[in-house]
Amino acid sequence: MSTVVCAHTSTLPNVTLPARPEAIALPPAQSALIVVDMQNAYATQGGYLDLAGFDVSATKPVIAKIHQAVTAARAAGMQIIWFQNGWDDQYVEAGDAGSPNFHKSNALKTMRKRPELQGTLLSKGGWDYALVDELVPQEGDIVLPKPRYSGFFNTSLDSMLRSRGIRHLVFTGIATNVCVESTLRDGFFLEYFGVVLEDATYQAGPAFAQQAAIFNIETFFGWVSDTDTFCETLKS
Ligand SMILES: C/C(=C/NC(N)=O)C(=O)O
Repeated sequence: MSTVVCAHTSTLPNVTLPARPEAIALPPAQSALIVVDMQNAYATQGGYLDLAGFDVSATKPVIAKIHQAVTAARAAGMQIIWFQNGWDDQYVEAGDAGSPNFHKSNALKTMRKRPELQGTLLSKGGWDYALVDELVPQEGDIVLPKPRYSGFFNTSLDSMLRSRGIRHLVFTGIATNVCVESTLRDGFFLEYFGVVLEDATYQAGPAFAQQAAIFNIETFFGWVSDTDTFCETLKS
């Protein structure tokens, strides 16, 4: 089995993560663990996705896997970055009818359908916007709000990464087929090496959405591994 060795890592200690379609170099000092949108909105019953009709009943094991990955990454000295998706409580940042986001965001659509929810979904400062109780950022972590699906759009992610010399991104979070895949794809175009920990992600929609996102990442945009392999690799 071949390994992808990146030109900029060839002089660094050799940390290689077993992955599909092949192993990939993962030097901890040049890598970040990205936790995408582990908010009540996406992972807790009564949150936005649940209210919009998506099944979030199987997210508890994903939360546990993310906790495990974060703990291992932190011990290895890897930068942890937490995203929170959402907008101001007046939804100015969400865009008005001139924005596709206004028309496609299921959170905004759900609130238009159910006016009693107005102001609650993905609104900064509210329960729905907050990270789940089990996942708590620590000192040294970076917490970034983001207003659209991609974590690179209208955020300081790229400059935060470049100023730290980070070129390798390990992705966890929800939803695999929306914000995880969008951010990993944008990273690909910006020359970042993206790996997703499959069992530390969950889809919005049917199981085939997860399978399709993983297929796209493995085949076209990056690499796929799992949490135990990631933790074992960092430990060794
Ligand atoms: C459907 C959806 C996904 N968000 C995400 N964090 O992947 C949304 O925000 O509406």
